[in-house]
Amino acid sequence: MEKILVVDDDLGIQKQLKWSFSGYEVVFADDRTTAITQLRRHEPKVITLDLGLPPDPANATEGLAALQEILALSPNTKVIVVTGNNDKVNALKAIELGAYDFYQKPIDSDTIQVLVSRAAQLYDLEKENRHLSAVAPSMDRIIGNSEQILAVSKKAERIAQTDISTLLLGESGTGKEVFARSIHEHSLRKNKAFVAINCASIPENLLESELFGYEKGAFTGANKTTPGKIESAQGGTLFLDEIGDMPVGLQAKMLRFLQERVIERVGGRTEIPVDIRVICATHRDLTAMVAEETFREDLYYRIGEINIMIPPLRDRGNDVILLGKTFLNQYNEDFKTKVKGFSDSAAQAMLQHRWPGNIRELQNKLKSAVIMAESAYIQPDDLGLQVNEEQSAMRTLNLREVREEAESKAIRYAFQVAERNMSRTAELLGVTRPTLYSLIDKYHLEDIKTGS
Ligand SMILES: Nc1ncnc2c1ncn2[C@@H]1O[C@H](COP(=O)(O)OP(=O)(O)OP(=O)(O)O)[C@@H](O)[C@H]1O
Repeated sequence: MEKILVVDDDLGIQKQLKWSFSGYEVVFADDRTTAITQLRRHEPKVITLDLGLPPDPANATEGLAALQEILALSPNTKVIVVTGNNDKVNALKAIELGAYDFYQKPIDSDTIQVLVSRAAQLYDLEKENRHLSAVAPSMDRIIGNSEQILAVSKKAERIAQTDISTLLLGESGTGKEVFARSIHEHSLRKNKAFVAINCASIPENLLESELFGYEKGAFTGANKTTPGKIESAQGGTLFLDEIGDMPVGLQAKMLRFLQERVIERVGGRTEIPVDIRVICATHRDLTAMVAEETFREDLYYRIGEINIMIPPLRDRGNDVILLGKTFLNQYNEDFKTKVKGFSDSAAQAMLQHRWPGNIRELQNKLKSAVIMAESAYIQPDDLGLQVNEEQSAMRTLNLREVREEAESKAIRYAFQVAERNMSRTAELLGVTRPTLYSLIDKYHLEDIKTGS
């Protein structure tokens, strides 16, 4: 249950507020020192603070001092100050000091309930935003905090500063283009163009002129000289998506461009020097294609001086929930809907699903779920998914393994829901913090241990 701290020395008001906030766990403090102790112990989202506190209940000095101390310790807490009737001056002073809102006595239960629930919602929203922007702060487009995604982000970040030609591998929809853009944005070429071309979506006979450009009169319909995508990426980055679909005939011309860093337009005779970083991507198995001779071996080595394997979504643990929440917020805005989140069983189903279409599939399922959802929380049905209670048990050998797997999963899930707050994770799981820490050790949950 969410906690609220009521700081007031009037027992009558304490009772009234406890009754008003029946949906919350209400903790009390009757002076500044106790307020700070309670704040440290319970970390409430919202505090109601009477400005008239002992030893000087007739003035607001002690209350304002308490407000400052609270905000210095916990700047994100929403503090609603409660002032005497007509004490607007101190109410405004409190707002200036950072209070979320003020409320004048006598207290009306309905109004203060609305104030508190709005403050709690705002707290949650702000927390989510902070969390999202804290995740992978360097490769900021890439949402995810699983060990797997952090490892590839780190690799991508390291190579971003170099001009090494990079091959991004991974299933469809895993975010290869997102990675390519991130690498560009973290490179010295970031102020120049990022030009993407999908080799699979352009008919073979057009791909050459699309890439290399053409001279006037090179073929019927070539009415004026037109530079290609390569030239338009001059100084910047060229992203060749689905490079595995490049026709063999064109591969030789690509190789020359990559080796000599010059191009010739179709129908042209002049060599045009180009200074470009090249990033390629494919979901195909290029080594197998090399063996079958449908992809040139020399080109394979030229485009992949370094290979980065983007992991499929099913191997990214709780990232699916994190990504899901991000897209949910975005779709709520796009479709003017008010879906609040995922039911426990929907989250469970998302963690179990194999996601063959990866993040693109997640986006599609969520889009329709947001539109179709009948309750505030998305259910497995809305996503077209089912929870398989036996799934984890079936995959394991014995009871001990089942228990360990279930416990590790529950810990990771609670950690995600608790937004990486250990006290809250322990609270959600109904164990003490020391027990939680020993479980984390026992199951080697290194990512949680390091807070990533
Ligand atoms: N880590 C991520 N964080 C946020 N959004 C992501 C992430 N990865 C992918 N996306 C989003 O998922 C969708 C698919 O990503 P993208 O097009 O980069 O995949 P891809 O691997 O290049 O797919 P394909 O191989 O089919 O071209 C895009 O809308 C992208 O914005």
